[in-house]
Amino acid sequence: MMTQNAPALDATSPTAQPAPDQIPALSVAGVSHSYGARKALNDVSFAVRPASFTALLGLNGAGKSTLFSLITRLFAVQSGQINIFGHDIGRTPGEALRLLGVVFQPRTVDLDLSLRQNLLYHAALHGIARREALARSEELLARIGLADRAGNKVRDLSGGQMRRLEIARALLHRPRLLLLDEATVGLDVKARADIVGHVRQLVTEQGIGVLWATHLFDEIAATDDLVVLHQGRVLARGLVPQVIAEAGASDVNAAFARLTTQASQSSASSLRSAES
Ligand SMILES: Nc1ncnc2c1ncn2[C@@H]1O[C@H](COP(=O)(O)OP(=O)(O)OP(=O)(O)O)[C@@H](O)[C@H]1O
Repeated sequence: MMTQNAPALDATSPTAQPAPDQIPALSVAGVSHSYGARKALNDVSFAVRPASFTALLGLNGAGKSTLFSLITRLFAVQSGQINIFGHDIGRTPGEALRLLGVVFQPRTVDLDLSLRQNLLYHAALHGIARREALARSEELLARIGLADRAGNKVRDLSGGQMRRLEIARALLHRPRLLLLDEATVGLDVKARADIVGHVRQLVTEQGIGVLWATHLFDEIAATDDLVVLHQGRVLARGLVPQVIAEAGASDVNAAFARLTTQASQSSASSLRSAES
C-alpha cells in the first residue's frame, strides 16, 4: 500500500515551478542504491516539508543509513534525484549542503576537546569567522542547557548531553534542514524524550525541517509526517493518522506490522511465481 500525501509532501508530482514556500526542504525522487548485487534502496521517493518533523521508520537494515549517506553525498547517487530546498545535491552541492545539518548514528564529537572547542573546530570547517563562531557556540550551548560546561572535556558528559552537543554542532551554520540518524540510540528513556523534545522545538520555534530516522514507535507523534521504509522500499508515506487509516490499523505499531507483513507476503509470492 502506498499512502498518498498532500501535494507538498509528494516528491514525484510533476509540478512545473512550485512557489518558494512549497519547495520541499528535502525531496528524494526515484532513488535506488546497490552495494554490488545487494539492492539497499529501491525506487525511494518522499519529501520533507519545511518546518515539519518527518519520521523515517524502519528496522535495522531497512536502508536508512544508506539514504543518509546519499543525502550527505558520502556516496554518489546511482539513480534518482535528491534536492535540498530545490538544489540538486549532484549538480549544485555547495548550495544544497549549506542548508543541511546532520547528526550521524555513531558518535562523532572529540572526547578530549572541550564542548566549546568541538563547536569552534566545526565552525572553522564551515568558514565561520572566530568571533561569530564564539557567539553562536555560546548561544547554542545555552540553548541545550550546557553553557556552564563549555570548558569541560566532552568525555565527562552523559550520553544524552553528548547528543545534545552534536545537535548544537549540526546547527552552527544555521541549516534549514536537519537529518538525524537514530539519534537516541543507547540513551535512557528520559534522555531520549529530552532529545526528541528538543528537536521538535527546533521545528516549531525555528521552522527547521527535520528528517528523524528511527526504529522506535514511541518517538513518532500523531502530528508527524511518516515514511515507512522496509527492505529498501517505501511502504507508506503521509501524515501519521493517514498512514494508520490506510493500513486499516489502530496505531503506528500495528500499521507497521501490517505493512511489512503484506510486503513480505507479496515478495514471497513473486519469488514463487518466478521459480515456477
Ligand atoms: N557497505 C556496505 N556493503 C554492503 N552492503 C551494505 C553496506 N552498507 C549497508 N549494506 C546493506 O544495505 C542494507 C541497508 O543497510 P543500512 O545500513 O542502510 O540500513 P539501516 O536501516 O540504516 O540499518 P541500521 O539501523 O542497522 O544501520 C542492508 O541489507 C545492509 O546489510
